[in-house]
Amino acid sequence: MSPEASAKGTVPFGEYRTWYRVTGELGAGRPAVVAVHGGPGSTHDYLLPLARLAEDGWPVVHYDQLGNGGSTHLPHKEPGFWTVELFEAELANLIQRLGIADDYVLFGQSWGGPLCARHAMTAPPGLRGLVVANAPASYPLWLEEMARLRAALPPGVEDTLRRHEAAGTYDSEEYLAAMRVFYDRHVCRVTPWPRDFLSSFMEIYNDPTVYYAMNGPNEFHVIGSLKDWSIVGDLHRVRTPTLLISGRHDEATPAVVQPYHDEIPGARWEIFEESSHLPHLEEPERFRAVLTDFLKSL
Ligand SMILES: N=C(O)[C@@H]1CCCN1
Repeated sequence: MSPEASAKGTVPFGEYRTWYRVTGELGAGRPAVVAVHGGPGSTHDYLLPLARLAEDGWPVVHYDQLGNGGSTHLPHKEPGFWTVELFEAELANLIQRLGIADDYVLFGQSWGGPLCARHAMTAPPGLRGLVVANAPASYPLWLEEMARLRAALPPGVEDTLRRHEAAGTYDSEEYLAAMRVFYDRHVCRVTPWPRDFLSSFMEIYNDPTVYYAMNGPNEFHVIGSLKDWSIVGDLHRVRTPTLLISGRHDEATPAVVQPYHDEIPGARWEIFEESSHLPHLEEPERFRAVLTDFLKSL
């Protein structure tokens, strides 16, 4: 079980609200670790195990990005409303509003990885460290790797996926069953799925506004506004001590993560051999040791 929150609430973000929770005590000596979830359009729930860092003195901030979870939902917004810049502004706003701008670390998982990298490129003086976990740097490269992983699925699965994608029948039982084959291999190898992951998974589809607008119906069929987006070639601007994390069986394959290692000076990369997209849930003890070791090095 993750430790109880020491505070919960929302901060104003323009006319909207961003929901957050804090575990531990902000400003008590160690930098706050801000957990930035993926999707976009997911929620903080599947990252809740990071709250245990507070037991070792690092306060942890979780938040739900605009459009889902405890933050303002906007199901009637045009797809073009949901932009990278919007979520960059929301993250900067949260950091300022919580009073942690002088001393914080970012932990960005999946989509949260490039979002945090973009934040780090602005060289905020209080950013002490950056963790980019299971993250794309280029969506075109992501899609190349998705094609390769799909082709390696058991016989018939890829054909089923293609047939329903051509028909747009993403909610058919047959498509969902084929999708689950991919997810059990490359998203979460723990079965049954941990409760925290299931919570975020269900939240995505309870309000798929953001996920569908920017990503698409699932992890491997990315047809949303991010499908051509890339920060490859800009990552050299990250000058923050950086830890890269990915799983050997991760949908964020080594090829997907490689640009971060190539471009961010001194970036350290840990690959979790028994994990896919969620090492913090698939190898929790090793994950905690690797992350704590990095935080202590800052
Ligand atoms: N869940 C996520 O954030 C991933 C990133 C690339 C496709 N979806």
